Amino acid sequence: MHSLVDGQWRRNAYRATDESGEFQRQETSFRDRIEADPDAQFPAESGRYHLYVSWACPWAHRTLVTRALKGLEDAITVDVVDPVRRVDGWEFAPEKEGCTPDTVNGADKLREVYTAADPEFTGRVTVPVLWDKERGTIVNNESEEIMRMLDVAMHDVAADDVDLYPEGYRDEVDRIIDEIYDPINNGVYRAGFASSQSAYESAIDDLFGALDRWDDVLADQRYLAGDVLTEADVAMFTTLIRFDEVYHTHFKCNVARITDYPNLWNYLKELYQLPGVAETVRMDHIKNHYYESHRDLNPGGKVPVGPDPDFDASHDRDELPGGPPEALQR
Ligand SMILES: N[C@@H](CCC(=O)N[C@@H](CS)C(=O)NCC(=O)O)C(=O)O
Repeated sequence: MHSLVDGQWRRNAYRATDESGEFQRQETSFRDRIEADPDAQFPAESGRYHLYVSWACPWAHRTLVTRALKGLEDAITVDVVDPVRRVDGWEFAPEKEGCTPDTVNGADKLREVYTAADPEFTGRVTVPVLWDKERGTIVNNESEEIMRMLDVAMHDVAADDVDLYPEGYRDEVDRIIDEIYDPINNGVYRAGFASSQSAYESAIDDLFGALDRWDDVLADQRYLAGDVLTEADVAMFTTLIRFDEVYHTHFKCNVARITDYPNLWNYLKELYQLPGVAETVRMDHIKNHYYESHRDLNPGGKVPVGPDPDFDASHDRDELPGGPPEALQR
């Protein structure tokens, strides 16, 4: 895999799998925080922060869904990279549909944003990136932490009163985000990038075991943490929405589709139909990214035409107690 080493771009700088063929995701590196306190190093302010994302990336997608649900579109600007990642890593391709230039730093490649923050940076150049326009640096590039900052620290600058980390549910939300990461969110990658049969099968067992369990839970519970919508649902959503179109085929997660699970499928449609969420789902970028970037898995780069699930079809979730926050009931 390609990455920066002491500020220099190195191709094939590291292996993504260990000796047993298990996929190992490397830690992210910028871990500062926006805080609600006006005296903080990174205080919550409208217009000050910027997100670099790919529509394709499930981790970046978490930050876009949170931004949409909370009505942070005017407070936080966004630039979008080319969905196809090549030997130079993420690049800007403003001429492509759905992409933008780098409107903040004028970079051609996302790695220039990393070296602008730290000229000696060593590590992966990943999306999402949360950039502070005032200090001219990266605040954080870990999606779970960015999602939490947008949700909690930026709450007072958000247009909609939507709390995705409500008091009384916080431990449960943290527990679930943690619990679904390994088998589900990262599980699809563990299956797709496994370089041995045993590593692949172990990822598949974990993945479908967890999906079976959550399908049962969602039979009589509206959302993952109970009757309220939380960050845990955002974390689950960005994996489920890619599942049938990409992971099922490209990562060989083909024991079942999400549309085969009655409760997960209806739950997914409900989340997709919440105000602002569908606009964050660019399936063209999602499919082009995976099928064209990972040429080791898909040498011809052909993008499958199907199965095109109907995320707008009606769902049955209103039969269960609870529901979205009032600000989203429109
Ligand atoms: N832990 C990070 C992971 C982000 C991540 O791995 N993003 C992928 C895209 S889906 C990426 O940018 N990969 C580029 C690379 O690894 O070189 C997060 O959740 O923010």
